[in-house]
Amino acid sequence: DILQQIAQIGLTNTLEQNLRPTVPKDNDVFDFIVVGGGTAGCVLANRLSENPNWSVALLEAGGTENIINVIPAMAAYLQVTATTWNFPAVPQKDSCKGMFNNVCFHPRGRILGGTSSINFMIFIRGNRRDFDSWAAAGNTGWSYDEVLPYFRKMENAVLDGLEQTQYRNRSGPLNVEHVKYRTPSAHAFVRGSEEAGLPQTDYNGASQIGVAYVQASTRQGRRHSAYRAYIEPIMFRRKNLKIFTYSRVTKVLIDPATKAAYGVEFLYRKRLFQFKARKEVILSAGSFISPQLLMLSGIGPADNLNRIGVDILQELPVGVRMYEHVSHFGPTFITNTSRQWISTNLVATLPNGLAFLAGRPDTPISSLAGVEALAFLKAPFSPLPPDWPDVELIFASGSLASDQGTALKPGANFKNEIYDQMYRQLENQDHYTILVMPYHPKSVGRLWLKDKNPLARPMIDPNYFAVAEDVEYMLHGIKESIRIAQSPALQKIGAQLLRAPVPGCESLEFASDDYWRCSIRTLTYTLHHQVATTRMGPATDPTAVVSPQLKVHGVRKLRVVDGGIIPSPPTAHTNAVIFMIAEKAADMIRGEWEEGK
Ligand SMILES: Cc1cc2nc3c(=O)[nH]c(=O)nc-3n(C[C@H](O)[C@H](O)[C@H](O)COP(=O)(O)OP(=O)(O)OC[C@H]3O[C@@H](n4cnc5c(N)ncnc54)[C@H](O)[C@@H]3O)c2cc1C
Repeated sequence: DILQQIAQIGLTNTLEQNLRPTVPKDNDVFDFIVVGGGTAGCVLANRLSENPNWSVALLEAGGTENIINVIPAMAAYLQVTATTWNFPAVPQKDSCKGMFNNVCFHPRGRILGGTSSINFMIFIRGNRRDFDSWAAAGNTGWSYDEVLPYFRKMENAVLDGLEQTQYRNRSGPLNVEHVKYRTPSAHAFVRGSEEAGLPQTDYNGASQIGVAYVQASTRQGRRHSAYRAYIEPIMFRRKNLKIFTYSRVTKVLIDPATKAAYGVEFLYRKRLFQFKARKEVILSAGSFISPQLLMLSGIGPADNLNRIGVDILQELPVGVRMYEHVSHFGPTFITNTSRQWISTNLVATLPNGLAFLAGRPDTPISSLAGVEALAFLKAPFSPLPPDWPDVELIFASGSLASDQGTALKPGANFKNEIYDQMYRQLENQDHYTILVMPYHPKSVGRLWLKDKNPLARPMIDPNYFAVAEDVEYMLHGIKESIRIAQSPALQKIGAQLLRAPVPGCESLEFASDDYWRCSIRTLTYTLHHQVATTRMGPATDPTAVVSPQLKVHGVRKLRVVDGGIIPSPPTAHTNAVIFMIAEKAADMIRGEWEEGK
């Protein structure tokens, strides 16, 4: 049994589970029950248990991190381990054509730290206008000026002087730093973007438009997840915080007469337990499983609940809307540098390993799996104001060939012919890839349940490019990355577009607009920022599931605090935004209960 456990959950977790497990007691009572120890759940567990008079239970379906989680260069491998949930989406008609069965994979962290323990650690907050538009839609309290204090509260920014502004902070739990190791092509990309007209910027400061070296949620070159930042420092210090790993919540218990949540049901070591909550149940199981738990508990759209045979307690549009930042994996450019890109063969050397273990933050092992710089662009045809970027370019010093097809390729479900015909030839060739990510897609996906088995995966239809305009923003980003590649700085390293036609697009003139449109629908690469499945909005908003206080409409003592509440895709990757949401939620909850409302 122990050998089997080691194989499945690793040595740290096996020891933890056998030597000092926190075994649940059936019908135990807590003030707050937080479901899901991910980005948001870790923040909430920490902040709520700061009040010594409150008892807090944090229930997490996975275990704790081990060494692989802290190594930034290994990020791509974390999508294919037991610490990850894999949610296959339904086959797509007009996208994901480069994936087996047209299915794009949707991984999530299944571990204390959640997706912050497996993500790419890119730290980006979003644009002032994102939050001002949330507030303008009736979400009182969520304007930029009102959320900025929480962005500041969460971070300890160590950014070569950039942090000395009113936007940044040096005393929060989560470390934010520049990556100390940079390839020559990353320097050339930043210089080349400047030559192409983009100013250097702190994209988490006053203005986003421009180019910048990536800011990372790492500390001294190691991943700094929500677990490391918010839980590890207090884990065994606060008697009022109990953390239950390998505990999978299956349902929220709600009194049908009062519509008040009073606990949860969960599985631990194949046995069903119940915990009761005196004050609140808070769902932080992420934008796929929080909606699933709501629906299993009778809160959701009538058509779906009727179909799966769950009694309706509160009809709400759970899962009816889902937005995502999907990107195009490319274009890829070959350079004339030699052995200076992020490839596992070059990174995983004994000297690098020893230096990393000795605490050095400046080896390629601390690279965010090749992500080194970001550029923020305006599309000329965009109706949005000039200071609100439309497209992000993500500079990565590598491609699917970085790990010889062993991690990114299976992680995203790419077909063999994509790898064989485009990337295999690059295994010993320096190159870089620009991932192009439009910020404000109009296509709307959906999440639903096909049955009421709590252990089944929810169904996900991302519905990418249902609105064809989304493709045009991507096309603009692709053309801009080709223009930037013509800059003197990138020409100095011989940047040249990889001329390997995308399988399925060979009949189109290479690099014509239609060729790229075909490529966009083939190399469809999700960046895993699914939002709005439990959308925030006032009671008058028919698309809203939770209120601006993140309380489930029509239900008492139940909140959702995670990425699912984000009403529309931010001008950011989602992790930092979710840290902020949880910090603000903790303050709202404390404000309400400490004032005895
Ligand atoms: C591969 C990948 C790369 C990414 N890269 C970046 C990046 O570089 N920068 C960035 O900003 N964002 C990135 N993101 C997105 C970002 O990390 C997530 O949006 C964010 O971490 C989600 O936070 P959350 O709190 O909503 O959910 P999660 O962090 O996913 O937390 C949910 C938690 O709930 C647990 N859980 C689920 N169901 C149950 C249940 N029934 N019972 C108990 N526990 C349960 C899960 O195991 C998990 O720990 C990436 C995402 C992925 C998948």
